[in-house]
Amino acid sequence: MRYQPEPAFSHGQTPRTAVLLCNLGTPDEPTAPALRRYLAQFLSDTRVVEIPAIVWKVILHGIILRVRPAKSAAKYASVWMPEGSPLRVWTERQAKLLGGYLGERGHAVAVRYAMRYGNPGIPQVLDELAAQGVTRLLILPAYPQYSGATTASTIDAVSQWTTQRRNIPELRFVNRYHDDPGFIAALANSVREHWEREGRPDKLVMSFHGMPARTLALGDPYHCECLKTGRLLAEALNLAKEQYLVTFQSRFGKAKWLEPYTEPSLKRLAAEGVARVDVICPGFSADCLETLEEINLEAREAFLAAGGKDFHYIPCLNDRPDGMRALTALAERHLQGWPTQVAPDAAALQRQREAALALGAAS
Ligand SMILES: C=CC1=C(C)c2cc3[nH]c(cc4nc(cc5[nH]c(cc1n2)c(C)c5CCC(=O)O)C(CCC(=O)O)=C4C)c(C)c3C=C
Ligand SMILES: [Fe+2]
Ligand SMILES: [Fe+2]
Repeated sequence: MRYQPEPAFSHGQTPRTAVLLCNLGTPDEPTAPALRRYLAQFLSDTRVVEIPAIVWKVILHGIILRVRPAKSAAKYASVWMPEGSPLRVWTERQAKLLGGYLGERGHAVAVRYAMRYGNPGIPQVLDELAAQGVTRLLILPAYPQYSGATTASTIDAVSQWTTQRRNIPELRFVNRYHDDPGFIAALANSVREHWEREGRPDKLVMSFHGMPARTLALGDPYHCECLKTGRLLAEALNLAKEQYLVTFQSRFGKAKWLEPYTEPSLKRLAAEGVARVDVICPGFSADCLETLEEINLEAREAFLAAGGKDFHYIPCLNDRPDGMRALTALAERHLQGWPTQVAPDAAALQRQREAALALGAAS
């Protein structure tokens, strides 16, 4: 049973400070109509697809939204949890735990989660927080590495919301935590625990979500931050260069994406006689379609079909206590200077004062 901390709000007051954990979003159901709604919103974001709008509109509505929803729905159905889409289940649980851990450390903050695409949407949750009287807001995108498609798009959504408001809360953003020591240590712990149970692989593959290759030349720091996470994780595990490999998955469309690609790399490793690979996805804070289906089902099958003998998937940090404590410390650092510390309990102070007076009277 996991430790379950509870938020400790001061004297039943609504906190004036909130942390909003923002993740990518996911369909409401594993069905073609729900996928069509979700993909239409996701793939209309000009941060995600950076090609001329008129051309893209034709391709998106003429081809992609006719074909992809049914195919993607079947994939989602294969990993759907009883409580819903894995990404939403984990993100919701992380927000709850983050509220508890911050409360335990004496911070009176409301913690909520929101999705960039789908539900609950960022504007909706921001409206609710503002209606509750929140005046200071820390936006924590659930992406360790910064990219234009993810982190910047989250910032866009929040900024867009502020244009509709007169009285804007104070805002802070966490742009990245790809090299945060607590984050790296939690990843390393999860690998070590796996190896203690299952023995070690011939190769540890660290698979990150891909991006179009041109975004690197355009100055997106994503590629460098993925490589740094990979290097730091390898250092924490004392791995030599030939013991691990950083790859990029989830290529979308015909253009060149960041290389090496995950699945072809796994096939090549199998062909070269690498018997066992362990795959971890340190670019995802929670398990989702891209890890559970694309890696743990599809990539596994590809590796084994190419002659590999043993494939292990090491889950994302999800609700691991070490990962949650790292996220808590990260939020705490970004909350500094805001008056979030719970005020001393007035009734308890009065009791102490009376006890002190009674002692004084007795002496
Ligand atoms: C972790 C960082 C992510 C980056 C960077 C990213 C870039 C990116 N993604 C697409 C297209 C798709 N991604 C899809 C799913 C998906 N992507 C991420 C994260 C990043 N994407 C997550 C966490 C997920 C899973 C969501 C879930 O519900 O579990 C999908 C949808 C699934 C499908 O139909 O296959 C698409 C499409 C692009 C084009 C892009 C960069 C330009
Ligand atoms: Fe994606
Ligand atoms: Fe995918």
